[in-house]
Amino acid sequence: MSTREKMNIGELYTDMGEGLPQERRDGKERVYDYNLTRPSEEEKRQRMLKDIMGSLGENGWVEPPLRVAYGTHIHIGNNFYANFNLTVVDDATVTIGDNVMFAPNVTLATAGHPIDPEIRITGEQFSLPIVIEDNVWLGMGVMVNPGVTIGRNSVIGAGSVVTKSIPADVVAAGVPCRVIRPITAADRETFMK
Ligand SMILES: CC(=O)SCCNC(=O)CCNC(=O)[C@H](O)C(C)(C)COP(=O)(O)OP(=O)(O)OC[C@H]1O[C@@H](n2cnc3c(N)ncnc32)[C@H](O)[C@@H]1OP(=O)(O)O
Repeated sequence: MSTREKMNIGELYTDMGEGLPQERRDGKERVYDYNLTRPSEEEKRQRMLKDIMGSLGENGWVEPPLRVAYGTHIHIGNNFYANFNLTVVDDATVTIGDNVMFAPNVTLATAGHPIDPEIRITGEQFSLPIVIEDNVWLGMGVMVNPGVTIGRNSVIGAGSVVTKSIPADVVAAGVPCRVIRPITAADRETFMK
């Protein structure tokens, strides 16, 4: 099995072969340039973002600064907005749907290191994909662990550490993140009186 295959299924691997160091360096070079753009260079940033991400739909907007491990392993749908300081450790694939919104200081990390110290010091790591489904909003400072899926329409409260997958259509928050309540018609009525 190739390292690239192992990177998406939680098997141990080292990331020093198969062109991975160069891919990481290229990604970081692109992000370095992105983060040096002036606020007024909106169109330039749109073009640069398409080069940074593995794929990006229409109307993607990411406030600098942005940090990525590769960038190329991130796939984003239409109408994506991320506020300042988005960090994505995209060793495994990160898939973000349509109409997703991130507040400042969101971190998505697909990579982990073994708990056992003897295995950990060998430098081997594991990674699992992260999926953020359509219409999700992550509040400020949310951290998403490897292997997590956040279901369609759900809202994750500020400061949450999401260690397990969250279903669709709920508000969830806390450390560790737990479902607080479903999203209901009452949430619409609050603003549609
Ligand atoms: C692009 C951008 O997004 S920029 C804007 C950045 N803004 C943010 O990040 C704001 C994020 N908003 C939140 O975290 C909000 O608290 C929301 C959306 C989760 C609130 O949802 P609501 O359903 O209105 O929750 P409400 O305020 O009624 O609280 C319900 C319960 O959850 C708790 N709760 C709410 N938010 C959190 C949180 N982030 N962490 C832990 N507990 C929380 C409340 O304390 C309350 O508990 P209680 O019933 O024991 O009193």
